[in-house]
Parts: sequence; C-alpha cells; structure tokens
Amino acid sequence: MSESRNKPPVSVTPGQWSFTRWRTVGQLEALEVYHPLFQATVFLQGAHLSHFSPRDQNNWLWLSELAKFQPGRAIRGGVPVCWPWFGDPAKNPPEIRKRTLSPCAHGFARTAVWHFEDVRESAHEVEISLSLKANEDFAEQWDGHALALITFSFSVRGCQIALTTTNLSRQPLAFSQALHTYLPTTDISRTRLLGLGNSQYVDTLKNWDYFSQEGPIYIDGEIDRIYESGEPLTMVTPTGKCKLTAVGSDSTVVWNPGPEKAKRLSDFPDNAWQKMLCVETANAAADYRVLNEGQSHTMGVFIGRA
Ligand SMILES: O=P(O)(O)OC[C@H]1O[C@@H](O)[C@H](O)[C@@H](O)[C@@H]1O
Repeated sequence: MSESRNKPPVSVTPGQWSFTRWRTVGQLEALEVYHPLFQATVFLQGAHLSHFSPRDQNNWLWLSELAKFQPGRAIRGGVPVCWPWFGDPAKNPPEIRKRTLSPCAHGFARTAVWHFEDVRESAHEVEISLSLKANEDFAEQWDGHALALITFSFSVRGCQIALTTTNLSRQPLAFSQALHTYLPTTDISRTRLLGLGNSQYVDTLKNWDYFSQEGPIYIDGEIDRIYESGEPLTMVTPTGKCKLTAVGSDSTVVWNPGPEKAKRLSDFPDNAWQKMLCVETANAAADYRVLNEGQSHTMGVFIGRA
C-alpha cells in the first residue's frame, strides 16, 4: 500500500484522537487505527474494512496483493459491504428486482463514499461509525430511500461490525445484503468450515437448486452457496480457528472462486483461491428483509478467534 499521511476531511481536527488517524492509501481515504492492543484500517469508500489484527499478529482478513485502491473500484479482500442488494440483481426476489436499476452485482454501497460519523476511543476499544444515505444521488441505480449506518468496534478480542438499515421512504423497502468477509488460510485443501451441518443451501453453481449440508464444508474447487442459517461458525485452518458470530442474519454465503474463476476475477492472483474463503454474513435469497416506513434492521458479525 502506498501512503501519504494525515489528510483529514475539513470536519475533523487533526490530532483529536489518540489511536486513529487519516491516511491516504492509493487514491482512497482511510481511517487507520493503531491502538496499543490492535490495528485496523477502514476506507470511507465502501465503508470497507481491509485490516484487523491484534498488535503483532497478521491480518485476520484476507486482502489481495493485487487489490487496487481507486475511486469507484471495489477493493478485493477485507470486508466489502454488499447493500442494498446482494449478488446479481436479476437473481433477487421481485420486490428487490423492481427497485434495482443497475445490473451491477452486490449493490452500490461498496463503491460509494460513505460519510464519516464518529470515532470513539478507550483504553480497550475503538469504534468507528460511517453512514450512507441512499437518496436521489443514487436514483440511476436504485429506486429507494434508505440510510445505512455501520459501526466497527475493535478490541483485542476481535472485531464487531454492525450494519443498520433504516427505511426513509413511505413505501415498504425490500433489500438484501452481506458483509462479504474474506478470511485467510494457509491451505484451502486443509481448511474446513463448521456450523452449517444440517442446514439447507441454494447451490448457485447447480441451477440454484436446494441441497442439504451434512457435516463440515471442505473446499476442493469453486463453491458458491447461500446457506439458510445464521448459526455461529468456525473456520479451521492449518494455523488456527476463526469464529464468526452473526446477528440479524439467517443466511450465510460461502464462496471460493476455485482455479478457473480465479483467472477471470479482477485484482485476484490466479492461485489465491488456495489462500482464502469468503464466509458472508447475509440477508440473502429467501432471507431478504422488508422494512416499513421508519423501521430499522441491524445485521452484524463478530469476528473472533477460538
Ligand atoms: O467479483 P465480485 O463482484 O466481488 O463478487 C465475488 C463473488 O461474491 C460472492 O458473494 C458471490 O456469491 C459470487 O458469485 C461472486 O463471484
């Protein structure tokens, strides 16, 4: 990552915080947390978390070595925020499809510049909040009016992400979403995901048909499934265990591009599919949500270690 330090937006007084500072990475503005106990980096574009780790540990998130930090381009790795629709709009339920005016996958929030709200610091925790008002500025992409508020809470125990959607329109609002978490592994063939045994899933690679999961998930190539479960998960790799605990979510997307799709993906090394797995806390497929005027829904995940 190239950098030039300390270019705060005008609303923020430099030096106001003890552990957090503005930083430019590539062409994007980010908040970098450098706490005695942990480190994190959050981009204003996409409200995108690219790094979290306790001090002196490697990044708990997978971040592509080919990731680009450019306006309008999604960062490959970390935790992209897919909102207000998940995946291909054409594969979403009719109530969501009728609002999406762009064919772009995963919604517009991951490439929009979010508004800085707040940083709160203590001896044990740092919280960062950002918001995105999806109003007439996004009228070419979406027929809706909603507010997304995201809060990242970092501590030595792990990282909590909470994404709250509020319907600002008079009409009921249907939306789908995901916190598209990229997790690292040293060897995908010796990695397994626990916690989805006995749940049903839609296999998007098999005609979107339904199947039942038995036991742990092993990955030996491309996988792209939407599980009907929001149960706690553990990813076991040769070097450790990562635990994901979701709230407000009854669906989980498990995705790895495998060797062939990896070659077609943007900003993704050909062999990187062997070093990552996406485990996405979601409201996707049948788990999409509908909010009446003024109603809110919070979906979130705690990423910890076992
Ligand atoms: O390349 P993108 O738009 O970041 O999407 C990556 C993947 O994201 C996953 O969530 C989808 O299930 C996959 O189908 C998709 O390929």
